Amino acid sequence: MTDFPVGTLVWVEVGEGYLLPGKVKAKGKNNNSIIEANGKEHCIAFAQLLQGVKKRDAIPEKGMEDMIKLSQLHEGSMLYNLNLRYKHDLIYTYTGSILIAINPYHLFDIYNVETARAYEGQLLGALPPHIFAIANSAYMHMNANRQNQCVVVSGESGAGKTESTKLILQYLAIINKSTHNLITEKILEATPILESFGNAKTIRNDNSSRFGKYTEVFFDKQGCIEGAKISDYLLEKSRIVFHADEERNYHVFYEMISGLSQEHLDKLGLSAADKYFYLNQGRGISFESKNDSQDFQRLNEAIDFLGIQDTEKDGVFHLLASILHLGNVCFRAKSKEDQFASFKNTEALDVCCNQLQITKERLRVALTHKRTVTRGEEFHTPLLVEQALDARDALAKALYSHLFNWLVMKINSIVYANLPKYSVSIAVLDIFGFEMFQVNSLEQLCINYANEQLQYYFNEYIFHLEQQEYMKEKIDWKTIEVRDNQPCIDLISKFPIGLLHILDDESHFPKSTDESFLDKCHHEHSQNPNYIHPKQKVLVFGIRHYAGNVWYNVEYFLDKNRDVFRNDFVNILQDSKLQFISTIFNQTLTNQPNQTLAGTATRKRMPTVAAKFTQSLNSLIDTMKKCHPFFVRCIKPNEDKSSLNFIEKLVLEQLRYSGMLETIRIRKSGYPIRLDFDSFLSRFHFLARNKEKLREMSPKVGISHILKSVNATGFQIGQSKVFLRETTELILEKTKSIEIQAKCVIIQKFVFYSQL
Ligand SMILES: Nc1ncnc2c1ncn2[C@@H]1O[C@H](COP(=O)(O)OP(=O)(O)OP(=O)(O)O)[C@@H](O)[C@H]1O
Repeated sequence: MTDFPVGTLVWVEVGEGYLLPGKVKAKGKNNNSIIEANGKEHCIAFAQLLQGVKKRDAIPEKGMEDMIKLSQLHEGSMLYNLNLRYKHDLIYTYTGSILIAINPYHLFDIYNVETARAYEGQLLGALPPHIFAIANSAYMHMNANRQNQCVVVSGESGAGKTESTKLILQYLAIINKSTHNLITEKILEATPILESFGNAKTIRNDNSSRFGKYTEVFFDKQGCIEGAKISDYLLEKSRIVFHADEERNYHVFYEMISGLSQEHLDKLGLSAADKYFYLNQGRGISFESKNDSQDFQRLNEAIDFLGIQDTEKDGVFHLLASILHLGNVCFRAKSKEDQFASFKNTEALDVCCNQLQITKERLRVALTHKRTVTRGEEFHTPLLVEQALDARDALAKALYSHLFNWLVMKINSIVYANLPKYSVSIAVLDIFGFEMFQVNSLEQLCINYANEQLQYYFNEYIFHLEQQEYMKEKIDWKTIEVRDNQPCIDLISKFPIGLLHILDDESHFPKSTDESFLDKCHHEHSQNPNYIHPKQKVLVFGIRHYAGNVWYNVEYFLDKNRDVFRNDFVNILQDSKLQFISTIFNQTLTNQPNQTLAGTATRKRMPTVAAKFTQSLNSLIDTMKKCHPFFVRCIKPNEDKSSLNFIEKLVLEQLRYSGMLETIRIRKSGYPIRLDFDSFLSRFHFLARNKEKLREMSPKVGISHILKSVNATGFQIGQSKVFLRETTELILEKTKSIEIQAKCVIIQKFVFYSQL
């Protein structure tokens, strides 16, 4: 990368044909220069790409709808185009069939039923870029090929993944072929329920999904929705007991307290939200953009609409209330001499036990003692105050995560019952984006590993498989290189010494510690180019991810990975007199697979967090590999959630790490549409200028004749397939529909005159 000294005068290209004089102001990150031009700061990319650039035709006033049409392709023109469109309230832009969606933080009236209907049946690119166009393409593709489709929605926290997912589901609900479909409404009503229980306010997003979600919507042969299935991934459990400043716990707690009647609150022993330790750590109980009381009514309606029984609903509120009371249970040392934990007060504990309908004495003992069984004999070892607090928090986390699992299972039992085998589906993946905090832990390692896998899936589909096919079909092609992230995936997960395998093994040795885990990682991977060994002796290791370098702090890695829910707690909850509580603790326990990371089932080994996550991620990727994918790249334009504010540097970072430039390059010069000779001929034969001669031509010559007849340019003919650019397919389809219309008019004329 060219490095300009501070003070150098440079030309800065901010878009095609737009050259501005600028001055290098300072050094930025990664040896980049910050250049000031026209009162704005730009990154080095603009300037370095400038050398030798001549003034060209300006791009249209509102930018290019599809970036592959940019005549000059580089980061500057890409960013300029997106910014230009964004300024004109155009938040969507294509890169071929990939949709870039820039969060407007402002609700435009572009998601109504009329707009949905306008996109129905249209080929991608026929109308301006829109999330509905992607949903429509998936629907058309599914119906035409009877093949499962999936839409991968990716982006950072707050980039707009959940909103895009909801819009896709809404679109499918509007255009699916059934006129009144109760199940469709139930699928849509599941969203506010999952948002209440799985979303929370974070610094980056007021409505951040704290779990990953894969929603499959199933369709029958007529294209009517007949059910759905939701799979959830890695709910953030730590939020139940801790949230940072200006953040909150899960919405449902605040909504319940705001929305329940006083009588009901009394029954649950609840008062104002700021009285509960688990709710008041973030200094902000309520905030402007959310009306908890209104959202509670919405949640209630959704629960009733789905047909969740009153006893179950009641059980849910008791469980939620029990968590809040549990959080207020405090401990102190018995005396100066005796540091073991005793209860500071017992009111909160009493109310908690009442809510759960469990025996107080048993919970008292369990919270302050560790139970061990040796040769059939039971021992209770007293806990220190810190350990008792940990036991309390572990119980709270287990209560909530069991409730969340039950909720997802319940929703699935309503919307995914008795589906016939021949259904095809459109799935939407809305999963946490790449995370890089000041302190990163096991959760971030799992999340970033998932993102590595998804990036690999994207690269595989967009680059590798496509280019392999070009080679096989021997078309004229110069390979486009893309950074291969397989080595990073191997570092994290390859058997037997991937980091997660080392963690899994260590988690099963009682004597292992976080330090011994880290030592093994250093020992095995110090020479790995993707692994960063810290210079000082600290409890961290680093990974060079495709999206940047991340340092992971291994403190508590083993505990977090073991995630042991003590048997004595389980037994107490299974014995609850409240049937809802006893049922969910019996149910979820029997549902746990005994799985290790190596994939072997064992009786003794309890599944660890890493093992369960890796297993569900692998099965997700396997499912997705069988689908035809669409990609939506959500971009966060600024950090302060302000409407229509486009910070170039922030956008550029996201475009860079998601490989958008390479993507545009391959979409621009590549041929994403592939049809075998027969399919092409049967679809477009009547576009041939000379239809009589077409029959005598070989398939290859015939196809070439048809393409020349419509003056198409972006195509290549391989050994057995025709390769088309998306624009070429559009030209063919448009010409076809004009021809059909013209033929219809002739037929109508003929019928009309023959009746005279
Ligand atoms: N298309 C859109 N139109 C208007 N506002 C939007 C749109 N997409 C997102 N937003 C706004 O941005 C906020 C954050 O979006 P969203 O919750 O979808 O982000 P996310 O990528 O799912 O984040 P997280 O990973 O934290 O869940 C929304 O609450 C909404 O205010």
